[in-house]
Amino acid sequence: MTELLTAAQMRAIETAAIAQGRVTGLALMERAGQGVVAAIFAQWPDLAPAVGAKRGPAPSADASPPEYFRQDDEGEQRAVVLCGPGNNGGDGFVVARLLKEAGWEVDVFLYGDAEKLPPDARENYAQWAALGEVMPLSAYDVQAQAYALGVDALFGTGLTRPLEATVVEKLCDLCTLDRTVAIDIISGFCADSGRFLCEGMPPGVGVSLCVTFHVRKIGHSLADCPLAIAKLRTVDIGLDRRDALRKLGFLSSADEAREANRAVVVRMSDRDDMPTAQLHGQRTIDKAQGHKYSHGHAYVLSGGVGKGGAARLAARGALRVGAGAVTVGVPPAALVENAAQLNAVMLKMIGQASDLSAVLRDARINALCIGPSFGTSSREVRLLAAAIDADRPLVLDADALTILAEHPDLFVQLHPKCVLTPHAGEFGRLFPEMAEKLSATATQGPAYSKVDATREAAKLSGCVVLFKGPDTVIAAPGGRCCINASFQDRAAPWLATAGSGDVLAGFITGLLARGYAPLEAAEYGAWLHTECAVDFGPGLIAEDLPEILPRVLADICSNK
Ligand SMILES: NC(=O)C1=CN([C@@H]2O[C@H](COP(=O)(O)OP(=O)(O)OC[C@H]3O[C@@H](n4cnc5c(N)ncnc54)[C@H](OP(=O)(O)O)[C@@H]3O)[C@@H](O)[C@H]2O)[C@@H](O)CC1
Ligand SMILES: Nc1ncnc2c1ncn2[C@@H]1O[C@H](COP(=O)(O)OP(=O)(O)O)[C@@H](O)[C@H]1O
Ligand SMILES: [K+]
Repeated sequence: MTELLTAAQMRAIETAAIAQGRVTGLALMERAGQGVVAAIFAQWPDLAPAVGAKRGPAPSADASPPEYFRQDDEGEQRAVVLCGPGNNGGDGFVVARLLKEAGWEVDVFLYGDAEKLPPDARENYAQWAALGEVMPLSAYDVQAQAYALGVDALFGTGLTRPLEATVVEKLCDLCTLDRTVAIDIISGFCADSGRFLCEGMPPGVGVSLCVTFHVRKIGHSLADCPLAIAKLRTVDIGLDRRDALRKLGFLSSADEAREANRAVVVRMSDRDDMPTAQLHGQRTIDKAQGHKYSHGHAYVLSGGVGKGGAARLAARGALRVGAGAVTVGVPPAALVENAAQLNAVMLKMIGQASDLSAVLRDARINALCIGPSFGTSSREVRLLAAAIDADRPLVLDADALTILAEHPDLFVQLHPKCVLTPHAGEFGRLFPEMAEKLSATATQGPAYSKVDATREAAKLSGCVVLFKGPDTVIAAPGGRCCINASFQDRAAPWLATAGSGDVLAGFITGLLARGYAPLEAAEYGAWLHTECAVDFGPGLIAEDLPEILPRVLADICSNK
């Protein structure tokens, strides 16, 4: 499990570690700088000092090697480091010094007044000043030198307001270099929301590498920020996660406090979270009986004539993810059309709400999916009401979300077994207040984030909300929250293809049928959905997602 932190949580952990006497702020800054330099050389081995040349100091997090070597005078490379007025700037001075000691030519520019730097940054400024010049940021000209490397140490987690236009201009100039490194986060982005403070991300902002400390911040996986980072690395600076969290009251042995911790810390879905044994088939509703219904029976309600494709995609997804049986419920006129296209998925005529209520007398039907191409007429409204009333695990997507937005009387009936899966448009219709806050210009840090919006939506609706996008956020009413991030190594922009959301709804429904709790089902479903897309690659269409799933499941199980 990867925990993501807000800037305030990170600051509190640092403060707790210093207060406990475990480390000094200066030592943390040194480790941070060392970690950045080590990450630079790991990313671009050709920039690492040549073996066989004179030895330089070892920029590693502990006192021992790996050692880096001075370059030959002829082979000197030049880096530029832009430092800001806070501790991020302090990290920049450490990086400048370590690069210089490793044989680089380094130009350092400072935004702000050196006298006003916080103490640790001031100390590292002084150490650098003994080695080289510090010029004002206004003097920085990207074309003045052939820089092999640019380092952004202007602002980190302490950003409170938008950058001045001249700073944005210098940052964009820096980003034109082939190799750019942001320390902790790209300057201008809010570490809690991933949003560029002010009018949005300027088109020229983007770095090759971002090196953050201890753990990722929430903003690294949300909104525009991850799009502007080609590679993200996290370096250990020796902070003890568990002790620090306990000190903060986020963690204790008491169940209650553990729950509170879960409600405070945002997680990022990763492979380690996946219950692979269960996904592979061992989790059943009733392990004593191995027949198909012990793996659950999911129902997907379909739209009318010519509108069944989306429901069929969802049904196929539910079946592939392991539901023992899946039935598509269709209005009478669409029976023949669907019969011609379904085999393993079963078919049932569901004309009116009373038909659904009758079907649901069968207690083995333990998960429902309503929404994909469902329709929004009065018949569908009544069917949706009957489904909510049945108090079964229920995925609500697409048209079902439109109905909910138009029928507050149904919205208030939502219960904790429901999972809502809106994309941004649907989210805006269902939760206009939160969507408005999210789209308002971010003028202050920490800015309102997709995590804030999804948590508020979950609390308001009283059920799990999965807010789709490359940064899918999943939240439960109590505050538990995780992000399924599809960026960098997991980028899959080809998931933006018609019907892929229907398959996701099907995956979640199938997992519900298999007995997973709503939050787990949404989290695992979203993670598997992205994995399928990453595995398949470009050219993917929605039909491919369920078909690639067995390979993905086999792969995760074999890698455990
Ligand atoms: N936490 C840890 O464990 C570790 C943290 N480390 C490093 O410290 C970094 C955080 O340092 P930080 O808190 O000093 O914040 P940072 O972003 O450098 O600047 C804040 C300053 O900028 C100012 N300011 C804000 N916005 C502004 C604007 N738009 N335009 C102009 N000014 C603006 C703000 O002033 P104010 O808002 O008070 O006016 C304040 O003076 C972190 O990212 C990491 O790199 C590591 O060393 C290792 C361990
Ligand atoms: N750029 C992207 N990168 C990764 N995943 C994406 C991207 N765009 C969309 N997705 C995912 O693709 C799916 C699209 O769902 P949705 O918008 O409901 O489409 P549809 O209604 O056509 O099925 C969602 O799971 C969403 O998270
Ligand atoms: K930075």
